[in-house]
Amino acid sequence: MIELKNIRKSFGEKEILKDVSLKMEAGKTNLIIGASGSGKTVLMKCMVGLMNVDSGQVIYNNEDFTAMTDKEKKPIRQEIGMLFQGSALFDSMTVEQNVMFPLDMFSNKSYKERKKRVQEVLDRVQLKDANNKFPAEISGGMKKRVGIARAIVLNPKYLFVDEPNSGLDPQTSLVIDKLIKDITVDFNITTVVNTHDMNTVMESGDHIIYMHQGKKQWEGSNEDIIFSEDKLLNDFIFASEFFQDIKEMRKMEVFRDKAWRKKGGTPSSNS
Ligand SMILES: Nc1ncnc2c1ncn2[C@@H]1O[C@H](COP(=O)(O)OP(=O)(O)OP(=O)(O)O)[C@@H](O)[C@H]1O
Repeated sequence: MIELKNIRKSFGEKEILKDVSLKMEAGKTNLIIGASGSGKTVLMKCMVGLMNVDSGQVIYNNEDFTAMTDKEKKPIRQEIGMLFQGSALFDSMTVEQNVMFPLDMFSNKSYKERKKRVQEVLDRVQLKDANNKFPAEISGGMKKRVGIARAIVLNPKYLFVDEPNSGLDPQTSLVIDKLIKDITVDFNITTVVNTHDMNTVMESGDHIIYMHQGKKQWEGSNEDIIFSEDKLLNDFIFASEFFQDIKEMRKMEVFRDKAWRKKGGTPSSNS
């Protein structure tokens, strides 16, 4: 679990994070959403230690990360997997070499063991026949898979993903969202995703944090979001008529599912 307590961060006179407190649980896909400039990336960078907070605590499994020295932070850093925008693969390395890189850096495994582990994660992200290809030779969706494979190769407890769907078509975005969600559940990872994608919010958001001007404005699940009365959140998510319609449809689905459950039925099989 990751817990943030009263996080504040300013750049000069400008306060970017204003007393943010929240909890993110293992096995859940935790989404951070909000308008451009609301502080999502700064929040994520403070969580992984790429930026220092001015005050407050970032706590990993009851250990105060913010109070640690760089040396003390190292074991937690090794439990963190990250996937940044654009996948950030090394262009001069093959897919296999890219995925093996964290193992080369941080593990004492033999070459044979490292190769076996690389194959395991490439299989997990369903990337076939791509081991010897270079990033320039594969599609955007495949690059994301490589990035995910590399992020999980050290068996992380925590996974941070910044805008997983940037540059992907809607169909590939859904596949990548599902992959991130499945991996989160399968390996009981605490996953934090920064996203603008409303499909991701509706499909993958076990726990959604809505940031507004540096504050945590709202949090809840993708089911809660459709019943929320928070005006700022509603204006942000359901601004268009299209999303208003989706909200009403989702509400009806939830009511129908609840009615089925009451009767002892299985909602999905009756839809
Ligand atoms: N290193 C920095 N120095 C000064 N200001 C910064 C720095 N990093 C971020 N900011 C400012 O902090 C604010 C929040 O930025 P942040 O990148 O967290 O927004 P965001 O919600 O992630 O936006 P987007 O969705 O566009 O990525 C912005 O006003 C930005 O200019």
